[in-house]
Amino acid sequence: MSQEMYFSRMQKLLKDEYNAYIESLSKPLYRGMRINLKKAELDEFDHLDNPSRFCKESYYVDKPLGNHPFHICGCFYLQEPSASSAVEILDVQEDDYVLDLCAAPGGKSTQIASHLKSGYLVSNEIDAKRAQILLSNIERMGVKNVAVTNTSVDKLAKVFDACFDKILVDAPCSGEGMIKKHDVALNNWSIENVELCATRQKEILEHAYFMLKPGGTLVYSTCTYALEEDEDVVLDFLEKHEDMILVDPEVSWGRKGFKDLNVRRIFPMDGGEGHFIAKFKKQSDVAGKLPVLKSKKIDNVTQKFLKEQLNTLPNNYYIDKDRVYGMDVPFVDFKKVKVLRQGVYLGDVIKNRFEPSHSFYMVADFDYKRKVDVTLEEMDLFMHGEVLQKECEKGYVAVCFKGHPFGFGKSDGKQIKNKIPKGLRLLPNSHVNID
Ligand SMILES: C[S@@+](CC[C@H](N)C(=O)[O-])C[C@H]1O[C@@H](n2cnc3c(N)ncnc32)[C@H](O)[C@@H]1O
Repeated sequence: MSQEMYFSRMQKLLKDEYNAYIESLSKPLYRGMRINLKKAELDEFDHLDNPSRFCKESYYVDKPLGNHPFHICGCFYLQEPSASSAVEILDVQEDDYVLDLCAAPGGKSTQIASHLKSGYLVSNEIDAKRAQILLSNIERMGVKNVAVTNTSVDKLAKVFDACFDKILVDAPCSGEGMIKKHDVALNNWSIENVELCATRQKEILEHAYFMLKPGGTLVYSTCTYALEEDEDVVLDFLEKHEDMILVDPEVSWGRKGFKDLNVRRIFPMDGGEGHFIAKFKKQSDVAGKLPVLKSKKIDNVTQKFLKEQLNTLPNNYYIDKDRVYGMDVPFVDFKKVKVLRQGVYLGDVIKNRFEPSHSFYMVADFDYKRKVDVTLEEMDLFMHGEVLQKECEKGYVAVCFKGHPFGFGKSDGKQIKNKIPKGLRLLPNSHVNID
């Protein structure tokens, strides 16, 4: 009954194009990858010949690439091409302070981070399990100036009053664009759920509004086609806030929205599984102030280690018991908000020595002094936890494939002891695969 209702709504929405939509459901899924420009250059991927129209570093791919060495190194993220459209429209500048409110598993957050230099990202996810996945993707992609939080949007809004330049609300939705990928999306479809999602989306947007700076940009996106969750949410938001204006997304792909709104829609007929994107600007003039913490002083042991390992050290530190975190911008005071990680977890001071973490060796813009390059076969061995028989300078060393670190080890000069965390190693029957 619900399924019938879904299809009859789509027919009403798409009219002449309904048959094309139905045909698209039996075609293969659009798969994609987005290159992490912080870690890799476009020309390192010369075998990619099918660029997506939604963002210049996004490509269509036709096979699973999770065990590709560059994926393990964090040089690309597997992302359905149309999912890269929202951040393209957000138009992140390198010094922006950005809040991604519904961030797991991290496709859009890692895309935002790839545009930042002196800026900062708060990447939030309400669901605890999903927040851990988000954190591991943030670390693999090597994001430095970031906080990963695990809380509800109302709790964030209690701390941050009008202080973000850009906010992304990639809202939880009824997922009509996921119907082809997951049967469950169609089986679970109901009008009640569409309405429930719309109510939740409006609530999230209210909190986002509060946290946005004057002059700031808010992008609202979903992967559903329902008017109730897309255009209607936009109209409701504009009605509630006279100081918010809808701005031109300034892109040529996809299509305009319904109800004469200058938003962007992508249907499968437009080259992606489906997205809806609206861009707003805030015109009021009362700015808030981001609460920041004073940088902590690191001890001599940490200082010595960091100087031995890096050409440029982070500017700011935060210390929690023996654990040391670093980043270039000041640490933010999250008060009672649950923070999974802020800055890079550099390592721990243990009995007067510094024990680095895996994430220390994954940072996109750390310039490591001690690196060793390994072959594909050696990478496979190392990813299975093996010791590498390889000569290199004694001490901790970043282990790299084609110059890109994917972990670290401790060398005695002749062999490199494996320091890849057990949870990140490959299972015995899974292998690094370049094809
Ligand atoms: C569409 S997904 C986000 C995808 C993500 N932006 C990406 O690009 O990888 C929506 C997320 O919102 C989260 N969510 C669910 N309910 C929420 C709520 N009430 N407030 C905020 N986020 C919520 C979900 O757990 C989910 O991870």
